[in-house]
Amino acid sequence: MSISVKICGLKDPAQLAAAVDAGARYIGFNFFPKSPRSVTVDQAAALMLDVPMGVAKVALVVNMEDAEIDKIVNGTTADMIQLHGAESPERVAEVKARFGLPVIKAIGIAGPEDTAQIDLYAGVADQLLIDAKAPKGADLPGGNGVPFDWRLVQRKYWPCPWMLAGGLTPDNVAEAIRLTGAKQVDVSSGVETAPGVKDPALVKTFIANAHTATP
Ligand SMILES: O=C(O)c1ccccc1N[C@@H]1O[C@H](COP(=O)(O)O)[C@@H](O)[C@H]1O
Repeated sequence: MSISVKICGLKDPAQLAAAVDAGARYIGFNFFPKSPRSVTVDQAAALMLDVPMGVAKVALVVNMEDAEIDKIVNGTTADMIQLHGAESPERVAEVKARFGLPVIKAIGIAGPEDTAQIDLYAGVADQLLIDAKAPKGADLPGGNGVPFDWRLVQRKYWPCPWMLAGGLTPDNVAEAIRLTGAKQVDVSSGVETAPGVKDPALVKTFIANAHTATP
């Protein structure tokens, strides 16, 4: 079975087409206003029209209140919600129940002490996104292009699907998959030429390298 790839933070139709044509399984739309990859509800709704069936449209939000999530869920055709802030397991369960969409919970890892967090969410989220913890002082809680020590999640089992993220690039994705056993990977800045500007060639190479990697 080939590795599933999520390309996150797409902002224009050409970037989106490049990701879809190259075989992305998930497309992430970023609703964190401070991010250089952020889109409005209307922009995301228009972009989502170009996403074919079988490719999941993921709405990325950070510590967002229900009223704002409601605007995204009702104003777009998002299939999944990615919680990328400090949402508690209880909040994950609440978002799932309230909006009726599967939830991906991002968990930041810097050292061995952080891996216990993964178990806390594994029973409540539909999927986990295991990412590098944001560096101290970073403006963004994700999308910083920083990897973590992949050995911390090497060959681990959790009772729900998970994606590996954080500093992945076309050059390191195969090694990350081989080392961790990840069946799904997620990338944002590693396929960009500048913050928020996806490069179709890098997107294509990233996906091709992930698809041919062996977990
Ligand atoms: O990409 C962003 O701007 C972002 C902002 C706020 C929360 C999460 C964000 N991105 C997520 O982080 C992963 C890893 O990013 P990177 O590959 O290290 O740049 C990305 O795929 C998004 O899911």
